Amino acid sequence: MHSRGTGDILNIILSGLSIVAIYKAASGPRMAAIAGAIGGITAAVAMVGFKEGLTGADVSYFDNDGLTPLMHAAKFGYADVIKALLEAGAPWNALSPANQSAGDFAMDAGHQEAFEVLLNAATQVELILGTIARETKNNGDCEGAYLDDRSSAMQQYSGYKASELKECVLIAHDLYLSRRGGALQAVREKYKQHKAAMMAWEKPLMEAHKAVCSGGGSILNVGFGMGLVDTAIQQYGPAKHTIVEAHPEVYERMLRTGWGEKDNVKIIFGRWQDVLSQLESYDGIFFDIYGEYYEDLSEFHQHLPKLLKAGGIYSYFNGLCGGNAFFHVVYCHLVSLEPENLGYSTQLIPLPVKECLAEEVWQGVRHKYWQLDTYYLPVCQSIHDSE
Ligand SMILES: C[S@@+](CC[C@H](N)C(=O)[O-])C[C@H]1O[C@@H](n2cnc3c(N)ncnc32)[C@H](O)[C@@H]1O
Repeated sequence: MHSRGTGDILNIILSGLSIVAIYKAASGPRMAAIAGAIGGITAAVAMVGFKEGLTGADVSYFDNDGLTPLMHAAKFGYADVIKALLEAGAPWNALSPANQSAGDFAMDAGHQEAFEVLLNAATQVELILGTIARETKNNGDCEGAYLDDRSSAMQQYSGYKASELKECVLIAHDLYLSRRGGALQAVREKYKQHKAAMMAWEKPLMEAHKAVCSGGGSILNVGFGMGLVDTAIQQYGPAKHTIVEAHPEVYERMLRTGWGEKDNVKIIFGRWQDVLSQLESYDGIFFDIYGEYYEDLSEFHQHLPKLLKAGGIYSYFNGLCGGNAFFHVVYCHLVSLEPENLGYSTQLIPLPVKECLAEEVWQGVRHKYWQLDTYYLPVCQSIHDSE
């Protein structure tokens, strides 16, 4: 099995100044908001206030330009002030009118320390929210209170654009329900919309995940969808190709289009969580069950040590929070923490997607879920294999 060594791309992306360079490559020319050096005076006043221990200030105050003290501090790279504001409860994920968070401002201006403080704070908050979500789910209330808790927790932290975050959660949750058999028409519509968009721009991305086949052997794909990644996997002629799919209509389409008759293909119909006992261990694994929700990934990652053979390669659809560059970085970081704790390193291979993302791609699609110019394809391997 070949590997790229421990100085992997994730480290390049998530530490050192290169985060700024890569982010810039990802986000392209930014809107005029950055030109707001004018905001410096407001920022300076806020900074002095904080440094002098001003009490009673509203840390989530939005000024006339729609910027918070945290955003101003991030723009100027005042890492200590950022820490103080965060400790005082300033929301890390508030958005400016141009949809930039404090982290975006820090990245744009190349303030590494400020960026890292924000990244760490955001990761902590999201880890806590993830734990709350899992606890609620484990307590059996996964259809009502879970969603309410999650979105109110998000609102508490974000204040702004909470409706968008809630929509993100709703879409994922509806799909979750549909997987569990409560197939609502609305859910199907959303899935259709997602499929339409996927055809237009995700195809080359999906196909690129065939990287999981590079070691040969037996391959597992969770989530057939349009069959893009499975078609690409078949081109490698794997010894064994197992596909787990939960949606009855998708399963029926698989059978109709001959997937059940391929010699090296084994289809397992059901939710991956319910069919774990039928799974073996594999040389390559790809996971994509509509990845807008990191708890799904997180849950799957717990099973990697059993499912992935020594020397195996694992990848997943890395689509979390693709509507905002800093949020995406936060989630790239968050998602890779769990495999890391289990002994896997993750490299993120940058793939340009700008060319595929013309405006017409989004026509008729309610939720423009990807706004970045680069997609980061994750390649996870055991740390022992990559040394
Ligand atoms: C976004 S699509 C996958 C797209 C696919 N990677 C491709 O190349 O076309 C997600 C698929 O995962 C399936 N799915 C959702 N939840 C699942 C679960 N818990 N277990 C197995 N499959 C699931 C959905 O029915 C859907 O077919």
